[in-house]
Amino acid sequence: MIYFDNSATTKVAPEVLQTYDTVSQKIWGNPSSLHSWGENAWNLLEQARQQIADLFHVKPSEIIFTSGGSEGDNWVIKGTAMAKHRFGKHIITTSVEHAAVRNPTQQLKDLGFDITYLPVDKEGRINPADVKAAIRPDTILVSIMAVNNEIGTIQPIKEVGEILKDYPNIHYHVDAVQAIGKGLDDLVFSDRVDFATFSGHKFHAPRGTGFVFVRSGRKLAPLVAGGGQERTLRSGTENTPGDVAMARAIRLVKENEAAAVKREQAIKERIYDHISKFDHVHMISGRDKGFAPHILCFAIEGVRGETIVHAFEDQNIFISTTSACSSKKHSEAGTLAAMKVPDNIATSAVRISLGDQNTLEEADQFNKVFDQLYAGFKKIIE
Ligand SMILES: Cc1ncc(COP(=O)(O)O)c(C=O)c1O
Repeated sequence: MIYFDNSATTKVAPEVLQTYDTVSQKIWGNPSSLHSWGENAWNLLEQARQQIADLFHVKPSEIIFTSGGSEGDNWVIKGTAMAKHRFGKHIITTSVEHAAVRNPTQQLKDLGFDITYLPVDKEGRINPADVKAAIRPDTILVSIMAVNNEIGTIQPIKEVGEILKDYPNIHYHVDAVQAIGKGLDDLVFSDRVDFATFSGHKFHAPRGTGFVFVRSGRKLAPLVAGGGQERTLRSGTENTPGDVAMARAIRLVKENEAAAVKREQAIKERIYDHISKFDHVHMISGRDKGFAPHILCFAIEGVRGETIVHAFEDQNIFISTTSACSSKKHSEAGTLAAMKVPDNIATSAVRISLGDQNTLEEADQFNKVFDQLYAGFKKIIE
């Protein structure tokens, strides 16, 4: 089996599962309990927070555990709206965000907020000058993803940060769900970024884990209010086994990051260079500069994306249409529509997404299967 759908989710790493299991069985107290059984769990949770903070060179108090990417994105967007609505109701985001950002902004729109969705160029990238032009006295938040989940475009996070230095009251949020372990920390944690969202299941940690980086001094209203856990910012009994396991997963990601980025880029190039030679193939992701190493989106004009996915599946190779979230609902691919990719190509688009367990041999195997399938598709197309 070749699993090329790592942007949808990843397999929990055995060491990470081991940690989860050990903590669940041995240190299962409630971290908020006053007794020593609770204190042990508290200490472990804080140790995990410290480890994560150290790996990203931030303060432990700036790491707030959540259940994943959707919660993190919703929290920063709605938490900013709740905390700052008296100062303004204008939010700037992009037309290529994941639904976890797009839909909360739509909900706020229904409540009377004004949302600017920035356009993108043909590589799916915003122009920082458009951010500057969109800023108004009532702007409270700018939310921009680091890496697009459908085609892998890296957004100009630092350049936008430079612009926002002149507007210190505006919250700056980065959806970094697809950026972890891809050599992009200097961008995600650049000095003007206030909030960054992460999701554990994208990097071999269990489902239902994640965290938000919240820069000291920045205020968000809690989305989940209750017993006051996570310094009142995110209530609910802490997921100690999940959070400790996630810290271990991050440690593994960081230990292997340089080699993984190199290998994923090499795999991507090998596939890109092979399939881009075919007449009906449209490459939608860029090959290297400005694109993440792990995502490759392409279309075979005249063949529906679903057909391509299932044809590969029959050969035991797992890829996806452009986003796992939209693929089952058959919704239009948001990013490709924003890039003005014609419909007949957008509906033929598929995504390969790599992880640190993929190999160059798998790329060769993919290319071989591609040749066979393309020969069959050609008969339908021509
Ligand atoms: C860019 C981006 N943001 C947010 C999410 C949502 O994350 P989660 O599945 O952890 O809710 C995803 C998931 O694919 C994503 O790719």
